[in-house]
Amino acid sequence: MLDLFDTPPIPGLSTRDDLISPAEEQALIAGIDDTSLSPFRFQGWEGKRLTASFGWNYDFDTQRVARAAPIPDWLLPIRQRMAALAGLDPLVLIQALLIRYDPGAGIGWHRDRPIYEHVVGLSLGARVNMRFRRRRSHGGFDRVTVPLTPRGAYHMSGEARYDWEHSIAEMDRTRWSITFRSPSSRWALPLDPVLSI
Ligand SMILES: O=C(O)CCC(=O)C(=O)O
Ligand SMILES: [Fe+2]
Repeated sequence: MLDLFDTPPIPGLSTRDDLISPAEEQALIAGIDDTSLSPFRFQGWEGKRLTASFGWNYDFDTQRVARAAPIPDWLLPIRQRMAALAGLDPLVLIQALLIRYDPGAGIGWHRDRPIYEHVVGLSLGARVNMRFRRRRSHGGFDRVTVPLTPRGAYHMSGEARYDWEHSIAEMDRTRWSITFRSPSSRWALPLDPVLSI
């Protein structure tokens, strides 16, 4: 039984606590820490969070999308569970993004790139709030705060993903996240980056 919000705080956003066990969380954290991560780069600027992309990568420096190394085997079981949570075929989740936020790192206000459609994330380590905001036509913002519990997952699509921006404030304890994304139907990204090479 999914404990999705009865009434989502924003249409298109759902969360689920305890998708994985504490032992699975530790194994995934070890997997992320064993991966070569690099500081997120945005048009010459370097962010404090450390990232690695698999399947596909959107390069914020060159503003181009490119193939990345295939999604590693150790991520496939969790991709399967996160796809089921979102009601998706695991194969449509063509991108995996690993992030480590050390103390002082966060993520500023943004919408995910339009080349992607569904966004399914898993939160590991520190508990944080994901903040959402949407500009009102007459000034100011509508704002919603959604707690992300360790080992919990979220699914963003539709209004939550396209009409609202999200961000995570700088934190004082380490948090890791794993995000899977599907390609937008407006872009012709092959579903399987390995087979289609
Ligand atoms: O760490 C997270 O859960 C969110 C990451 C995020 O919003 C992004 O990479 O676009
Ligand atoms: Fe995002």
